[in-house]
Amino acid sequence: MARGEYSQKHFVASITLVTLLLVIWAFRKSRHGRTRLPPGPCGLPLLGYLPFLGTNLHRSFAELARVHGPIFKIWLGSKLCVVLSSPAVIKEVVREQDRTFANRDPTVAALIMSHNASDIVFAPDGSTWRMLRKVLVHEMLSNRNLDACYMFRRHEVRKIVIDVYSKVSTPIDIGQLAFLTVFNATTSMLWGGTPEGNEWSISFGAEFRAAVSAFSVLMEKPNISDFFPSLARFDIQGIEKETKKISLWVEQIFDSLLEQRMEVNAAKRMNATQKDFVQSLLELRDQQGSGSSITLKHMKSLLLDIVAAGTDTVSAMSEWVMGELMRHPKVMQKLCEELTSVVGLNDIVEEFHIPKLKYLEAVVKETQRLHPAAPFLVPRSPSQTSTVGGYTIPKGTKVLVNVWAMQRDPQIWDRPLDFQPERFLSKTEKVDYSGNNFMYLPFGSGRRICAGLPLAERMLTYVLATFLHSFEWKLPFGTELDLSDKFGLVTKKSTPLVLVPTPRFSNSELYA
Ligand code: HEM
Repeated sequence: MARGEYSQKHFVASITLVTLLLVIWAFRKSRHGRTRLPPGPCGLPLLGYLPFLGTNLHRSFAELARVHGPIFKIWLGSKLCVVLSSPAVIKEVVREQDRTFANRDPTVAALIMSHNASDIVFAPDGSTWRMLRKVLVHEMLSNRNLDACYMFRRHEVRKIVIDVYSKVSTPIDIGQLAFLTVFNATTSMLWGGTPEGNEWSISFGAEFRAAVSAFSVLMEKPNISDFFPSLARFDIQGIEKETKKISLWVEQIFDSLLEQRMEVNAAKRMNATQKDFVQSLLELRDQQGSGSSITLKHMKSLLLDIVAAGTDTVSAMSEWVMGELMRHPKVMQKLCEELTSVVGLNDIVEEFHIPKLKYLEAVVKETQRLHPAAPFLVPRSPSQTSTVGGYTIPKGTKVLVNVWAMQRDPQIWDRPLDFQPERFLSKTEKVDYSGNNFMYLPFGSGRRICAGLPLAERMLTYVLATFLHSFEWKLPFGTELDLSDKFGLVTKKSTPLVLVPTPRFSNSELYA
């Protein structure tokens, strides 16, 4: 193509783009001109507040709330977002108008990975979401089922203890260790009952882990298509294309898993005492017969939800707890004393010990207050225009609940930046994860509250109790503790926590 012709085309394309953006802006202004939207910071025409955002959104939005109040609006491109950060306005959304605000606002990448929102996390409030949530909460994560698959979790956690024992006195990256433990325990519960042996499971697990990591990276990338939905068809950064590739990869992995398991079932080679989640799902589908509402596509979405929503969150929280314990040696000492008294130094931690570990429970709660894994929960979106705190929230707005800011608010919490697990041991005021106390919502609230809560609680405390009871952990000589964070779908430490373990048990058989 001649150079002049190229420049002309380039010029026409640029003019078209700018005109399109101006039309969107004018339309947006006229549409919202007469409604009483919440106050908020001024941005630039078209781009809104995007150029001023920075990277640590939970902190920037806490600052903006100090200026504009507990409910403020912010334009990110052509997307209207409303940020909530006080118990009163949050209660209006997640309790009083829970039904209206029960939809999500998935990004382009989330829509692709969730097969157009046919999973639990992103499906709109409706029959598919209800059916999937019921299967997960009442079938797969029922107390009975979680007890039944404890052996899968235990097996993986013990393997990690043995591995750490082989590395005593050397520095270990706690985030990686926790991720591997939680990932292996989770996938083992999902399909660990495979009779095809460990090797198949290991190579399958490694491939799946790579796919899930690639998926997390894409989910966290800011995407122009999300800020300017009218430009989504151009997929300017190629995120849509890339996500489709990963989605296909995950799909193929799951297809091979399910096909293999169906073959095993047809040949009746499955060991009934080792029923994993895949087996439970296939049996459920068979029981429902030809009119079954749960399809293979639903099963794949469910499996991906469990891994994607459950591994990064639990492992990031484990790392935060270990970090806070390093900063607070007295808390660490008290916790070790509790473990010694409840479990004993001649025994290993089992899940049945967990309900007795009250101080550990308080330490975990206090850590989730200061470092909630999902600082904005999972954004919600109203299915119709509504009013919150006296302001109009138009249908389709992205609603972010800044629990990070609320859980550190000095007007709500006494000495909020101090790490005081004791505040969760009060006999008079019990603060739990149920989402009924609107000043403390690390797992969300209302109908969209975390569907994996029972598993999250069990795994987090079991993994931490095991790490802390089996080893004494110290910072490597000469290093400093850094507890700064990095915003993301799951907010993690900005630098890895590296610690050196030494055995706590004198009986080496407890590490076998
Ligand atoms: C420490 C660990 C975890 C934390 C802090 C956490 C936190 C959350 C939060 C804040 C939400 C959004 C709630 C809302 O919008 O109100 C959520 C949703 C969800 N979580 Fe978790 N989660 C954890 C572990 C898990 C695990 C282990 C699973 C899997 C079994 C899981 C599955 C889900 C699902 C499926 C949803 C979507 C629920 C819905 O939209 O109906 N989570 N989680």
